[in-house]
Amino acid sequence: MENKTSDTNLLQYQAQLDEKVDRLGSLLSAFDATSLSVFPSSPTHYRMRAEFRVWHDGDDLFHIMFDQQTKEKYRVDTFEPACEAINKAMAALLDIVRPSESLRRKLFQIDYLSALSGELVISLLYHRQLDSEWEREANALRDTLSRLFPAVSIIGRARKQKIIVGNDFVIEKLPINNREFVFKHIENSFTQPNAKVNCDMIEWALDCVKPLTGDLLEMYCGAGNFSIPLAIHFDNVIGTEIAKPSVNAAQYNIEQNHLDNIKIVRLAAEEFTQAMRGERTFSRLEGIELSDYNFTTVLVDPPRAGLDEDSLKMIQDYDNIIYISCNPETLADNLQLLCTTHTVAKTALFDQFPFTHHIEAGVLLTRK
Ligand SMILES: C[S@@+](CC[C@H](N)C(=O)[O-])C[C@H]1O[C@@H](n2cnc3c(N)ncnc32)[C@H](O)[C@@H]1O
Repeated sequence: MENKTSDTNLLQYQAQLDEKVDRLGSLLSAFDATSLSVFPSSPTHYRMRAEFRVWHDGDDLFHIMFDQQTKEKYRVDTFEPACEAINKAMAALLDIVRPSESLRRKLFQIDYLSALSGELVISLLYHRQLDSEWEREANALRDTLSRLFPAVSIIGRARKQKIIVGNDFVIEKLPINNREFVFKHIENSFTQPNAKVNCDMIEWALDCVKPLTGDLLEMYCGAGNFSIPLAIHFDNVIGTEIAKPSVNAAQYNIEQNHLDNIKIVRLAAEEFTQAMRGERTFSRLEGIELSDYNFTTVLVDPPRAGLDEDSLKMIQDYDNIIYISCNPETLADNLQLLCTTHTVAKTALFDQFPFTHHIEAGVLLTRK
């Protein structure tokens, strides 16, 4: 692996970031947004997850990827965007898998999930059912790799089969404004891929809420990535999220961070909006009296499609809206309506996805 980032690489990175700043700046200028805060990424070793296909050549095998333009496969021995732990694991893993018929046979994909803590989960995906021989070999693989990493787990996946050797999660420790927050990140669930830029996003959101009081509602909260650090600032927090594993991880994260003012509810945004409007009741909201809350602020971090129409109208009821977006087009679409009642107070570009055209944006809106 190259340790030094080449000057060309840095220049390419900066040119692409400049283009993103221009693109987002001009999208947001339609909403009277003034200065855009920009949070660059490190140009190397920024990703905490990486997925590779596997190429077999006789008894040998390699990680491969596909060129997006030509669709041609190419061999990948090290992967500069991935964190150091993943790079270290790539070579070590194949050295053990290569001579093991059981680990190697019909292996078609390898997924890595890591954390700033150096913990690692490696998922091995197969086109065949896994047996006790595989499990024995996977345990031996884990033992060997455990000498290299603070914690390592192996997951075997095949049709209707998932064998966990160790855990199906890593424990992440994020430094946020000089305090460490602990997060369980589950394999195959959503987590922000770029840990350092994620810390910038959370600190930016904390800066937005500095002058605010009352209670916070977070929709699309995942494992509590924003709700947990932001709970320090608010009286009470309610987070809503659709995916069960993320909700379970969020409950664990609340406990581990010793917080007692957050409740996480497994509801789709659309369902929560119906509950807020008194149109439907949900047993999953039992024990939570929504009308007792003094919600002054809402944070939304929706998938690429943005907010549904009803949720969008519902969040207009709050004085302060923090909108985190991974798709500037749907963000701009949603801002059309939000800006009829709110003013854009702050905007930010977080370079979660260097060397791609993807933009992660943050907008703080305050009531007119
Ligand atoms: C972009 S992620 C953000 C998660 C979290 N804020 C974070 O930073 O890790 C979007 C989240 O929305 C959840 N989600 C997707 N559709 C949803 C819906 N209709 N209602 C509620 N949550 C949804 C996904 O499971 C995912 O966790």
